[in-house]
Amino acid sequence: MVIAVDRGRYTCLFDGGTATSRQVHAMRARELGRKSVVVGDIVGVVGDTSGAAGSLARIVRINKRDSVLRRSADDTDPAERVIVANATHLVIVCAVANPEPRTGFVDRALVAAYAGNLSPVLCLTKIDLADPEPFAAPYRALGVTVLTRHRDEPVDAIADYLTGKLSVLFGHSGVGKSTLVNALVPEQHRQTGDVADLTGKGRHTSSSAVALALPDGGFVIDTPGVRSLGLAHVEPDQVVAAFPDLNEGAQQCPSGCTHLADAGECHLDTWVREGHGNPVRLASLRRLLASRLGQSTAT
Ligand SMILES: Nc1nc2c(ncn2[C@@H]2O[C@H](COP(=O)(O)OP(=O)(O)OP(=O)(O)O)[C@@H](O)[C@H]2O)c(=O)[nH]1
Ligand SMILES: [Zn+2]
Repeated sequence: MVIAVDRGRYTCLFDGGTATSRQVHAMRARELGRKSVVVGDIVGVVGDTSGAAGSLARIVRINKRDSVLRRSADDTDPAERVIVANATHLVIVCAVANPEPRTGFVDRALVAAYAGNLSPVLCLTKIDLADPEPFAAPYRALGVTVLTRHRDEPVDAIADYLTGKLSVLFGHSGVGKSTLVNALVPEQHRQTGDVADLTGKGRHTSSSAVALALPDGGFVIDTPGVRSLGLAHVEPDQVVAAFPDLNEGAQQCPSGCTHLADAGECHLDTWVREGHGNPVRLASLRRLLASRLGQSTAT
């Protein structure tokens, strides 16, 4: 498994969790063409796989991916980039205050998770500053798992939940993501190859992800520098599908309905007016859909 990518060099974990576990440094073989290799990829490697200092193997094959977390640079840029492969969960990290949590951010991340076949989890941090429940409840009602975090309390519940999974942490700057990573992956467990440590100082500014092994199995993948998830590559239907509370209403729209406020015959207006859906959710859905069309970037 590729656990770190740094300027064309890949750190691959061999025989993870076994006595012969080691990190192998590799480059991409030319025959891979333009296919990108990302953290989480399961790859076939040839050449010097000893992992000895100075050794360099070659990645010759990328296994089929079970999930892909993708982003485009912004909502209207069709060029997409895979950030992480094969992650099972997307942990959307938000502070309950300082900075204020925003539904637009969470809704956008939910779309990216569903579109990429990851299970979303909402992790609300800084719960000493405010009650997480008002923000959490609507998401829990949608079936999203909600975890809460206070930096001065044991991280056990979150660690238990993440053990054995391959989770991507995603959140804005200042929400306490580093604090969480440090609690989940104590220094002595940290083996990240060439990629600089994540403790703050010395962390380089590249936006590449890095997978950190959890003490009891599984990985958390930190995404330093990845602050937004452009959705240009996500089809409108997939955006709507990420709003299960509205999706049923959208089935009754005329075919080709854009579901935007000015769409005229969008059934979602009726759906919400009749009490089947929440107007706040509809507004959020419309912001995302409009943003994809370059009409707004307010999320
Ligand atoms: N009140 C409170 N503050 C916290 C908590 N967790 C983290 N903080 C503070 O929030 C600030 C940001 O924490 P970081 O862990 O650096 O946040 P980050 O999301 O990694 O931010 P970047 O490093 O910019 O990506 C720091 O001053 C932390 O001390 C918490 O549970 N409660
Ligand atoms: Zn519609």
